[in-house]
Amino acid sequence: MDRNHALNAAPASAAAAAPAAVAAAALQRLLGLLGHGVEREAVHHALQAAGTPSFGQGRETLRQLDGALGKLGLFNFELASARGRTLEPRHLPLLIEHEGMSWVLLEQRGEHVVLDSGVGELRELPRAEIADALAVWLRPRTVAAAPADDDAQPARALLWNALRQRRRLLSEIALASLLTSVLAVATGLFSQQVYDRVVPSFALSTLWALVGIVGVLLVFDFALRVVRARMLDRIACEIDEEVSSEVFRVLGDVRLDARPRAVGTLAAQVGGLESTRAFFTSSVLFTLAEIPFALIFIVVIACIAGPVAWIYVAAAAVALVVGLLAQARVRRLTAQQQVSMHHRNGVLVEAIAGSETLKALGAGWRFAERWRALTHDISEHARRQRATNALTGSIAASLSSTSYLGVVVCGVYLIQDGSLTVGGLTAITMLGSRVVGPIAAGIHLLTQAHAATLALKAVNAVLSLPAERDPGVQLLRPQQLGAELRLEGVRFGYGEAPVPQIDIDNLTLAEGDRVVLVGPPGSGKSTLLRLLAGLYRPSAGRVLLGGYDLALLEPDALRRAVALLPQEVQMFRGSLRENLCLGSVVEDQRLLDAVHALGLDAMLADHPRGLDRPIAEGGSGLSVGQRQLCGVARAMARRPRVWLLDEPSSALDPATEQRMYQAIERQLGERDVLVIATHRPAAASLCRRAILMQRGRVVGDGDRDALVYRLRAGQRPAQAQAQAQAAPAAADGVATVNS
Ligand SMILES: Nc1ncnc2c1ncn2[C@@H]1O[C@H](COP(=O)(O)OP(=O)(O)OP(=O)(O)O)[C@@H](O)[C@H]1O
Repeated sequence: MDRNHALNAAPASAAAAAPAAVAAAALQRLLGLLGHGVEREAVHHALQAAGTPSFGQGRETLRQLDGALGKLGLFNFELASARGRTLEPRHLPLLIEHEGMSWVLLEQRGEHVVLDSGVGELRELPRAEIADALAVWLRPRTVAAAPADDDAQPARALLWNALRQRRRLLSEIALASLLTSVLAVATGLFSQQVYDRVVPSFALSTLWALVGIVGVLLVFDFALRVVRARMLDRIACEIDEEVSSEVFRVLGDVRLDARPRAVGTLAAQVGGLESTRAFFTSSVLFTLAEIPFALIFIVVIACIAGPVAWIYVAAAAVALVVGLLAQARVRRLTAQQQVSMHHRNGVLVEAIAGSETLKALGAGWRFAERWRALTHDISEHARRQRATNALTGSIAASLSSTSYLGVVVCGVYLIQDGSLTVGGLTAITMLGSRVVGPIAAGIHLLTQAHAATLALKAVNAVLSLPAERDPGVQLLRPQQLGAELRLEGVRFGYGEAPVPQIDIDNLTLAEGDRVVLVGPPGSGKSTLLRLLAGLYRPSAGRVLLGGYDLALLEPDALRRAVALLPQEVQMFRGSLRENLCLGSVVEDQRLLDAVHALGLDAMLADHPRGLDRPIAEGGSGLSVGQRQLCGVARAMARRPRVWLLDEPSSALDPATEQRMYQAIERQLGERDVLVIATHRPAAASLCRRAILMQRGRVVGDGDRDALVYRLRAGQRPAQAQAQAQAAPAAADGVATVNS
């Protein structure tokens, strides 16, 4: 049997299956080969949601696949496409189109290639057959260590990179701007010729010839301006899309513990990128190209009218000095204004988010007062800026008119001397009008550039926050990840906190552990859960999951294994279904099972659209208890190995709470780990072990009944701990405790 036949004799025929299923099979196979084991069903759903790759156009196919990977939570891939003929072995394995279907190109054997359908069908084909096929390969996104300068200015690097990539187009635009200035010289010379040659002899044919030439130049000038505006517009849109999605990605990657607490201020800082981008791609910027022309015009004027040019030199010098003085003032004002604007945005966000509390306490006036003060500050700075700008503008306009006056007067004397013609005088006044203007505009532009740079600095500050992935580190994605959690010498403190909020030398949560975490408010329960979920990184020590340091695990692998239900469940604008799936593709059945098990379906039956009922921004429209259940449903649908629940039932009635814990218990695998931070007795039915926290330390760890109920009886933690460990039932709970 020849090899080709043997390969083709595989059981299933890919061509017979539906394209979506085949694409899912191929993509799943490829992801498996790249070390990302994902369920076929999940890949199928992700492709359905993002669009099955049509392989029509490279860009569209990349977009679809990128969307699908995003839905699978795989953000650390970059995609690239090419035609089959240009493929190199380093690109393999990859996805390729063949007979209208998706295949994995496994390897190259001489002039042949081996394709895998992902459902067991292998084909060996001559390379020529895939020469025109579209291929897509996935490169792991390694976060390269940026050079020191770029590292300090990531936003600037981002913007410059985007501009650099389009430098050809931008230099063409600059050239177009130069040409429009050259055309201005031509119109100046036209008037000189008309006054000197046409008017004295009424040489109308010369006039029309000149009009013809200038007419063509004007049409050319118009076309240049239109094309310039369009090109700039295109660049602005492209950069906007590219830079803002990158900023959003980087922002999403910022470590939670490193994120500033002032959300509104943060949002305003990021928004600054928009104004920076707008400045760097605005047509005003190209007036800079006119500045050198101010000097060229002076030279042309000197050629036509000799010493008259000194008037413009003087005017340009005065405009320069006045502009620079004004600029220093405006810069100061802009910096102060920007700080106030960021704070005002913070006040706005805080006031809207906390409007219920503010209303209930009648404390709205406090925010209104802060808002008013900041608004006054901003408008005062803006007023002073406007006044300064208006003054420099008026000085520039006066300089222009004064120099015009001076030139006309001097011109008359020069005409009397016979060293200048009337036409020459007209030409130099026309050219002269373009000397002072560009210099004043250029200086104004410097002020705007300063504002843009300030905004960029603010974005830099945000983008420089530490990310989940350390630059240059290749994170791990183990095929098998155990559920055991271990803390070794862990210290963690928020921001500038003088003492660590978590201080645990040694704590192990073995596979199969069911733990209730108790302790007074502020004892560090929620912080510990966030550390266990890898959302916070300890300042010292390590947190290990299945033996792997969380800091070295790929975030998506970690999120798949560990589910954290925070105290406050956040819902987002979209449908209920989208909110329940959030961040991952979940089969409908799984979702329905979770919703049913929690009794959410009965609770939400009042809406005709069921799971597709719309959820408003911030989740308004659902009660706190319903949100809590949605949070639990999210976790259940994801089927994690480690469940970290922070007060999951604080807003539930006893019956619903009981039902929720039973649903969780049914779903928990034997070796899964469950940690519930709660004081509610119902949680105890699930847990055999209790951990007691105080001031960020574990002060008790052992059998649930022995520990918790002794504490209830009023014993001190140390005493309760000692007795709990002595209790026979403690054998159930692994007790590895620090002091
Ligand atoms: N974002 C934060 N920034 C600064 N300090 C914080 C932050 N969150 C919590 N803390 C502090 O960390 C300590 C532990 O807080 P944590 O929320 O972990 O306690 P907790 O035991 O979960 O409390 P509770 O039972 O009230 O939920 C507290 O002293 C708290 O003031």
